[in-house]
Amino acid sequence: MIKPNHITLFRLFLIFIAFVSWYLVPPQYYLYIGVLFYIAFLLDAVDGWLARTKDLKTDFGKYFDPIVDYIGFLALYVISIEMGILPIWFVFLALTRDFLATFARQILNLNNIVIEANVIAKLKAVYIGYPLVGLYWYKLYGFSSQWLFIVIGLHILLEGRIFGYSDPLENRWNSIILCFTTIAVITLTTLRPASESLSDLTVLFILITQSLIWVSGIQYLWYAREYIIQSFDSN
Ligand SMILES: O=P(O)(O)OC[C@H](O)CO
Repeated sequence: MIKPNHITLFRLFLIFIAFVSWYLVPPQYYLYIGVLFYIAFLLDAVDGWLARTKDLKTDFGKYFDPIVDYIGFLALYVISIEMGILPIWFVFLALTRDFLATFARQILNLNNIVIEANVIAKLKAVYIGYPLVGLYWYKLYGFSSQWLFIVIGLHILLEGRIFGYSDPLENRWNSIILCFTTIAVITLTTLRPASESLSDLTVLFILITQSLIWVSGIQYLWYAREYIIQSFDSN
């Protein structure tokens, strides 16, 4: 029987294959490296869905799943920096938040509390993974930014309906972010020709993801605040 942790482990394997391949294979195969990352992110929805619907949630999974996400994002951040898609400060901020979220988890764990990813953190994972693969393809192949956005936006909407976002709060936030992004992308792509809008799309990506990154990160720290203060002052 396939368990969520097996899928998470397989995602880690895919991420390593994709990352190492980027340095080893000729550029004509770069499209498929994006596909591997896309599948690894898609399987993130599948393992969570399996854990929730088949009652297979484990404490191990609650720690393992975010760490594999962090490794997947880091792999794509490194590639994006090498390709001039993302500025390096984006990665500093994203990793700082991830270290702080891990710190909050550790402090809570010292107090025998294991927490799941919060709603905004789950959405953050979705809004980093797929759009970043989209920006990667856009940079490589100059796909129409409008089409990429429509495909990825529909994917996020459908994924939410099929695999998760069953939580009404999660659904609501997903709809709000998608509406905002739709308006922003339509405005950007009608005000400027698509070929010049890459940096605008990157700015949009950074704005949306950094907001989700920090709102969700601060939620973890806020949740753990009493334990952090107690531990800080204790001998
Ligand atoms: O932000 P975190 O550390 O809770 O991670 C969230 C996960 O990546 C969601 O799958």
